[in-house]
Amino acid sequence: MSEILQQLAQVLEQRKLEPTEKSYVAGLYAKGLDTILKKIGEEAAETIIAGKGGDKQQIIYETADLWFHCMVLLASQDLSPDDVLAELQRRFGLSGIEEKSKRKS
Ligand SMILES: N=c1c2ncn([C@@H]3O[C@H](COP(=O)(O)OP(=O)(O)OP(=O)(O)O)[C@@H](O)[C@H]3O)c2ncn1[C@@H]1O[C@H](COP(=O)(O)O)[C@@H](O)[C@H]1O
Repeated sequence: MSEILQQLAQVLEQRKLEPTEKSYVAGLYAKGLDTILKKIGEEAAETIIAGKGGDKQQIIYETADLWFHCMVLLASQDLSPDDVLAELQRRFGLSGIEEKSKRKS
């Protein structure tokens, strides 16, 4: 896993064990799943808007917000980015069209 994903995942786990008042992540955990999911919805919408706008820096910024909040969701469900990376690895080389036809048969 990329080093920053690993480091961030460790901090997200740490915030579950030792929540601090000044932690944004601990605040999200405390507010609960619906708040985390709402943030993902907002960040996804902002990523769409950035994509339409075509400003590369804005696309990077909003995608980072989206990935970050998805990582908070994973951590809240005791999942790790490794779980998602393993799924991408499993799919690697399998065409989306082929995969869909297997699901339907
Ligand atoms: N990568 C991030 C990160 N990306 C985005 N954000 C926060 O996510 C929020 C994004 O919300 P918005 O863009 O909607 O901005 P906003 O309107 O200010 O937010 P809200 O009031 O709606 O929540 C902002 O408060 C950002 O600061 C992040 N907060 C934390 N991290 C990482 O998580 C670590 C732990 O953070 P704390 O738990 O706060 O110490 C940090 O060291 C960072 O590595």
